[in-house]
Amino acid sequence: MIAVYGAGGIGCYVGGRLAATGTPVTFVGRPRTAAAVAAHGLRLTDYLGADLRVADVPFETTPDGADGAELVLVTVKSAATAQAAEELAAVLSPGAVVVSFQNGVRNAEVLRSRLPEQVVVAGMVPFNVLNRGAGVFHQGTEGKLDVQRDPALAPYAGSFERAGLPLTQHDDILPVQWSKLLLNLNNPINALSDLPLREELSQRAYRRCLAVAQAEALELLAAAGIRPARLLAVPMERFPAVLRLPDFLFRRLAGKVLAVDPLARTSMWEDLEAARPTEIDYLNGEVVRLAASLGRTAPVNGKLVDLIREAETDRRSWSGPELLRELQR
Ligand SMILES: NC(=O)C1=CN([C@@H]2O[C@H](COP(=O)(O)OP(=O)(O)OC[C@H]3O[C@@H](n4cnc5c(N)ncnc54)[C@H](OP(=O)(O)O)[C@@H]3O)[C@@H](O)[C@H]2O)C=CC1
Ligand SMILES: CC(C)(CO)C(=O)C(=O)O
Repeated sequence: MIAVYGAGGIGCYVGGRLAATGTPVTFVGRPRTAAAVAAHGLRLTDYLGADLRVADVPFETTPDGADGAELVLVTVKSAATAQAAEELAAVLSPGAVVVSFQNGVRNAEVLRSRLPEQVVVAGMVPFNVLNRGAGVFHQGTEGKLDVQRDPALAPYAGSFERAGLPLTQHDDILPVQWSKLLLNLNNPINALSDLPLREELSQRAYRRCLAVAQAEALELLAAAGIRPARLLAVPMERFPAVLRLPDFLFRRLAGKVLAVDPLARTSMWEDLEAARPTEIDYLNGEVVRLAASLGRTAPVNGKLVDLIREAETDRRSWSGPELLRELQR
């Protein structure tokens, strides 16, 4: 049996895709999600017009839901990883395989430290999922699933393949995770803009905010000897220059970036909207930590951390020029 641990946006979507093609999946999550799924079933839609309904979804709201699972997909937000690991340690058998499908670069490490008898594998989800309520989860951008290469995943590869979410296995997932983190530096900018991703990224001033945050991170990564993996057509090192292009040139050269679903927003926007703590410490905060480890500072990413901290208690929306001024002060 496969268990999804932390069944929210990513967990319900990925687990739902597996369940829809006949793989036994148990979802472990919160009563509010359980209630929505019990009332409406699970419905999975995507940017290409797919519309899947999954009936009879086993949804548990206590850790024993993962009891006996051979494979666990961890999809809680980063701040909840340590707690999830403690709970899983109490119910999983030795040798169970645990995959972190979370953003950030240190969740697998946190899981591994508390699950020494299990096989913990780092993964990455490149696409966006929006929880639209009433059991509907919408994939808004393209992509499959990335994981660290590990023989323990072999028995499950076929299930992911059948679900239409094949696992791309990497010899070293860390450069892939850092590249995803570079993209996630946009999460606070998107959340502060209060706009869908497409609208936000259509505006040069917001893109310039992301460019300065990425340029800062790229310099630090180079100093630390970490070479981010190429995830899209353009190498990560060239992203800031592309983001700074005037709107008409950006549309012409990077139009694919704007081909995202008009509904898509970042998970950080969803957190602010639901008044939940965000993952800012594990995204832009990770850049600040990297800088400190090199005896340097990361003022732009540090400022984004501060602005999100403020927004967690006192929310307001920022125009692009206003945010850019704030980041360049
Ligand atoms: N949404 C997206 O588009 C994308 C998200 N990601 C990453 O995937 C990860 C998951 O994100 P997302 O799915 O959006 O997050 P969600 O908040 O939608 O889902 C996580 C769910 O897990 C629940 N949860 C937390 N702790 C536990 C626990 N101990 N036991 C059971 N349930 C628990 C949460 O409840 P509660 O809120 O009450 O804590 C929440 O319902 C994050 O790292 C995110 O950055 C990656 C790519 C895209
Ligand atoms: C896919 C992406 C970059 C944007 O939705 C994301 O990872 C998130 O929202 O956290």
